[in-house]
Amino acid sequence: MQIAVIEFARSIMKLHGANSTEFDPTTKTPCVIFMPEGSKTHMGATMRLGSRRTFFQVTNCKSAKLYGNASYVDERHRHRYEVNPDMVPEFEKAGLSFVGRDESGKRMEIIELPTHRFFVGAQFHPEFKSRPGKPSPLFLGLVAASSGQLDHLLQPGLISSTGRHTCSKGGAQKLKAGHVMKPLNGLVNAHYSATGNGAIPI
Ligand SMILES: NC(=O)CC[C@H](N)C(=O)O
Repeated sequence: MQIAVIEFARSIMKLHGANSTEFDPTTKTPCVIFMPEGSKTHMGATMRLGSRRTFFQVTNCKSAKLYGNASYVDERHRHRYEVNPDMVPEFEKAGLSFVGRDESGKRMEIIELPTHRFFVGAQFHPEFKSRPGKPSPLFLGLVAASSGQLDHLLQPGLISSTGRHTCSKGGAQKLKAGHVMKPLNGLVNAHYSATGNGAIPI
């Protein structure tokens, strides 16, 4: 996400010197800056590490829909630098949407270009919780968009939201937000999902 923001600043906003202070500490246009997290309860010194909560700012965006219209998601982090919060209004004016933020609103978690088929970036690491047959919603969205199935995937009722229950042989089971209820063409095998999180798709 950090690199995508720099690229957007350079190419769309014509801020040609835009950079991260990680790469150029003297940049005049610091889009990404050092914002250490001094936590006494988490290991890793200045690093923002482990599970943190992302709150969706808008409901009508691809990533919120991919996460089953959840109001927040918990994903794993491993970073020190952040999108410069002072530049966010400028970015948003130019069309980049910061659809997910932390609880303070200062740390940007998910970006999207609403006009693009699938331009999505995340500060967290979706790969850490992605599993075979139970892919991270953002990766599933990328593959669905690449294979022309994103609209189909995002139609109401295909992705479960938090607390949704279904019946199976073992009785009612709670499905996690982002669980895909029905198989797509070659993208998600329902039986893999069943072994992935214990829920049997209907
Ligand atoms: N997780 C990431 O985005 C990569 C590391 C990042 N450059 C940082 O330390 O902020």
